[in-house]
Amino acid sequence: MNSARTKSINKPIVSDISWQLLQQNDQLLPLRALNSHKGDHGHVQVIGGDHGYAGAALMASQAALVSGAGLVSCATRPEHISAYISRCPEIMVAGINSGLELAPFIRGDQNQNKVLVVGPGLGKQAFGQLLLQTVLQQIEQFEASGKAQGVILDADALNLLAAKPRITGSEIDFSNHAVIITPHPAEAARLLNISTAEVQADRISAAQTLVEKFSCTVILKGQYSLIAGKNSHGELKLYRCLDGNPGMASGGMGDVLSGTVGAVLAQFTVLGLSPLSAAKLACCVHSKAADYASVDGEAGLLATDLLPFIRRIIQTRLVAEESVTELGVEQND
Ligand SMILES: NC(=O)C1=CN([C@@H]2O[C@H](COP(=O)(O)OP(=O)(O)OC[C@H]3O[C@@H](n4cnc5c(N)ncnc54)[C@H](O)[C@@H]3O)[C@@H](O)[C@H]2O)[C@@H](O)CC1
Ligand SMILES: Nc1ncnc2c1ncn2[C@@H]1O[C@H](COP(=O)(O)OP(=O)(O)O)[C@@H](O)[C@H]1O
Repeated sequence: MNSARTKSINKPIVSDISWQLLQQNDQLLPLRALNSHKGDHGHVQVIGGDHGYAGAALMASQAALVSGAGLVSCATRPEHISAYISRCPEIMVAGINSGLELAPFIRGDQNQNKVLVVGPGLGKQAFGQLLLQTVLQQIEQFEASGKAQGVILDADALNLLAAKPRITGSEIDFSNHAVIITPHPAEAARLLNISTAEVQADRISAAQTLVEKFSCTVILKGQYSLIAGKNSHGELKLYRCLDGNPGMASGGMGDVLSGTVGAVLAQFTVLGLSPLSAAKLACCVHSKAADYASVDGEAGLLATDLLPFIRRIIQTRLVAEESVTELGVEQND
């Protein structure tokens, strides 16, 4: 009797969630105050895009914009600036080649509610290493001055962290910050020093271990992405996102997710909502947008195809299936 009881207490409860459920529970982005201005909706700063991976940081920046961030800036290789601006002039692009050049970019105006999205296309070379090191040092400085920094760590930021856990020379401690990591199974495996097969064999335990190891919120990507993290009472919570489809197995999908997570975290922080809630909403919106974007077929779905759908479904206003049909998404024939 007792052991059965203990077992049931220890077994993690995973709650199934979906965009539709969040919408029904009024957990999408709230409508804006009529007198709101861009400073009320957060500033997302994307850091990445080494040679060969320019698109990753661009897609993350575009996703942050359509997900409602008040301002989006991007620090990337100087060679990418004109391409970024011609594709999306709303992004404030800074050309940087080193950690030294990055430092003033992320320091900037401390009064803005900033979230850093670090990793899309960052690469694993010296460029990426120095940029990540600068970001982590900034987090340490913020902590010393009693401030919390919002950060999304994705892609190569995670690979670098796995390879060099003491990249700043001291232990990484995210417990006083709002950090969300977004590993795919191979990145999770590197962070946990196990194989990708082991992660996939017990995704719940992998997500849980990542939460404990890095004191952060985790989105473990893949079919039925898992969202894991501590709620405001310090209790571990696990959610499984039921949205999404195999069309999402194409390059750049994770980069779009990281931008959406950054924008939602920035806006939720202003509202006093937790990183865990931000991760849930961003993950479901991203996957549901992919479902809408793939009604004509999964193969050939592009990461940027999600952008207009993310924008349409992220806010509280009820977007009933019929109104999406009116927008020409669903076809009856
Ligand atoms: N257009 C661009 O600029 C793009 C840049 N990208 C960047 O490329 C860099 C390298 O990222 P990658 O993710 O390609 O490299 P990784 O080496 O981290 O991961 C690729 C491998 O991970 C494994 N994997 C991924 N998802 C899996 C799943 N759900 N189940 C099991 N195994 C899985 C697969 O073996 C896959 O070949 C990152 O900085 C990323 O941001 C990519 O996002 C692709 C698009
Ligand atoms: N079969 C699938 N079903 C549902 N979602 C998927 C599937 N395959 C990939 N995804 C989603 O697509 C995204 C892929 O991210 P990632 O692997 O980081 O891609 P990239 O590195 O190319 O940007 C994640 O959000 C993941 O959950």
